[in-house]
Amino acid sequence: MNIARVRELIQDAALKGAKLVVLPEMWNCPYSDDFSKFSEDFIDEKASPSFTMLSEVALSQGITVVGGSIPERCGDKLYNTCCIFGSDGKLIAKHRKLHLFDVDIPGDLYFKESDSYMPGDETTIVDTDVGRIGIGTCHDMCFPELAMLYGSRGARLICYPSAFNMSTGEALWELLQRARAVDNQLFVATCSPARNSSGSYMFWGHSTLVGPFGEIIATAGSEESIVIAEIDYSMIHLRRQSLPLATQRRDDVYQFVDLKLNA
Ligand SMILES: NC(=O)CCC(=O)C(=O)O
Repeated sequence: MNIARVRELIQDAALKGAKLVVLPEMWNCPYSDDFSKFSEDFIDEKASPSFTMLSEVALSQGITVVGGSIPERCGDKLYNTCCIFGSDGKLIAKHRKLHLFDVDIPGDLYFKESDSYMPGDETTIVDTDVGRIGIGTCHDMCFPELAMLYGSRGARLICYPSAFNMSTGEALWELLQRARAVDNQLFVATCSPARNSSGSYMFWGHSTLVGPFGEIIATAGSEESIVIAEIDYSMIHLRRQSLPLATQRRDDVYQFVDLKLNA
């Protein structure tokens, strides 16, 4: 059901002119602790309806697809995995979520993604028809090191398929995107599932595109929608010229120790 609907939405976005489409985290299943029921083994095409649909629609529409994330089954392990397809329908890369979302806010939200998933152990940067893109999945956005690494390797856009919630969404969602964009003077695009009224994990929504000065270029509300926006990469050059953070950086004085904030 979701798969057919998502295919339609991607086709619709392409018809409206999109050259790159980004989907939300875990779009083919509920965000609960029963991910394995919806998992796909990408090696077996017949057992991978979500994976196959993404590849087909990227090819038929001639667009790049950052395919949100789906539960990937690999042997007896599960990963929260984002597949990126080129306009030829071929898989360019897959990003296994690095930082799993384990949260315990007493009386509010408890969720332990690490009960279901293994973390990935590779960063993901891809060259596409629409430029060099760094990939992170949702909670990966909380870690500035990852975004900084992508920026230093020439990414001009970071895409974070996500599924923030009502507890952290209001305080952190927009702030994190704008911070990652400003820190690295590049574009950040996020995509979230629309707000759901059932289920214990309620989505925040508000898919957004942020520019290299932290400006919100386009954003959705909490309801289902397609956000179409243009990315003008020349803005990166302009911002970096006006405010040359890269040359002002003082790597000679920063020294990191193994900081355990919660020790
Ligand atoms: N699915 C997630 O990774 C949610 C991340 C989140 O809400 C956060 O605050 O971080």
